[in-house]
Amino acid sequence: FVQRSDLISTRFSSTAFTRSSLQMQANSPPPYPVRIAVMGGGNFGLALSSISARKGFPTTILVREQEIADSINTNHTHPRYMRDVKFPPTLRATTNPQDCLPDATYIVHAVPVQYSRKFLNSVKDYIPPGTPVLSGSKGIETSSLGFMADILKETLGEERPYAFLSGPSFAREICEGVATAVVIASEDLLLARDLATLLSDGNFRVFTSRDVIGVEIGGAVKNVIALAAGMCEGLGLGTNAMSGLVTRGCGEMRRLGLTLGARPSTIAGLSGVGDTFGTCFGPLSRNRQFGYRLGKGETMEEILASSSEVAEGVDTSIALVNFIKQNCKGYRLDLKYPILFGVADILQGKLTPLDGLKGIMNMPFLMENFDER
Ligand SMILES: NC(=O)C1=CN([C@@H]2O[C@H](COP(=O)(O)OP(=O)(O)OC[C@H]3O[C@@H](n4cnc5c(N)ncnc54)[C@H](O)[C@@H]3O)[C@@H](O)[C@H]2O)C=CC1
Ligand SMILES: O=C(CO)COP(=O)(O)O
Repeated sequence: FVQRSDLISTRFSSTAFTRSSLQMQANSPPPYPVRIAVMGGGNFGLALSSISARKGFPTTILVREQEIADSINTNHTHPRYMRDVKFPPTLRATTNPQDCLPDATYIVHAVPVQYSRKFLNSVKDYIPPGTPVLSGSKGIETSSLGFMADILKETLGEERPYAFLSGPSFAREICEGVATAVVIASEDLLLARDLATLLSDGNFRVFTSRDVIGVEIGGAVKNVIALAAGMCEGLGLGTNAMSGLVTRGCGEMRRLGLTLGARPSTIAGLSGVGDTFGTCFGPLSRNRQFGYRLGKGETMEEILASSSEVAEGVDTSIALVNFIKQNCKGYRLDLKYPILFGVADILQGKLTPLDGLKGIMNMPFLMENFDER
């Protein structure tokens, strides 16, 4: 049995290493045995497990109900999510963490952010030290104001290698094999590259990055902008309003990102502006749909009561405003982040979507470029 780390050091220490050899390696299967375990049996866990199962890696998804595990194992369908999608027959499902976590080469995490800490504490004893974890969840925990990187380190340990996948990647399109491009960020670039090699195929392209905070900020903020975009649509506003809103929303993402040390190219990239476009303009977004219903006049309670899927932006919006107040210095932060603060006020019932729009249109006049003095 060859260890992943041994192979990595041999592969990447070679002085004869060239771009074309990297290209060759990027398309070959990894030269060590791989087993993937996916935690989180929602839409995105299903999508990520489909990618690795269709590449031929033994993949097991950990779900919470036996009925769901049975349906995936026997019919290759999920009884509630994407019911018309047939998952690869090689994808296995289990409700028992002991069946899939201890011997996994890589573990993928796709549990919604607000449930992640409790879930991770319940399975941490099954996860050996050193097993890398790739997270696909996007948002900020309301109780701690932490991103997934913080939650993972606090529950599964600081020393473990972590990576973060983000970008415009609707679960349904991934399952249908429609072309998708994402980024995987990790402080350990070799891990990001290994995961990119592992998951990429003709329809799923993974770019790599070291900018974990940049990728996580994009994933959290874009869902809040999508709520605003949905409201804009629900209020019956036009293309001018939508384009202005999304552009200014990306400006707020950039301002926050730069304050926290993110790279501008990450904010402009797949996990930032790219995912914002996908979520604000794509018909599949739950966050956009949630905002649309608010814009049409439904209440939070009505929408939550009739939703079976998670719109991460709702909790993240409140967390984000508290996070900004805690981490950003300055006077009148609400004027620096009017869309992010406005959405949080609407979700908390302090403003209607129409009031929020009026508030933004009547703001004091500002320069467009906040990095210009
Ligand atoms: N669905 C998508 O297209 C994409 C989702 N994501 C992210 O992936 C993460 C997971 O989202 P989805 O799979 O879409 O969610 P989902 O709404 O499809 O499924 C919810 C999941 O949460 C689990 N869950 C509910 N209550 C729980 C609890 N108390 N404890 C533990 N688990 C619980 C359910 O079993 C299910 O696995 C989110 O952070 C989302 O932003 C990222 C990219 C695309
Ligand atoms: O993150 C996503 C696509 O990249 C999914 O967005 P929604 O959670 O709004 O559906």
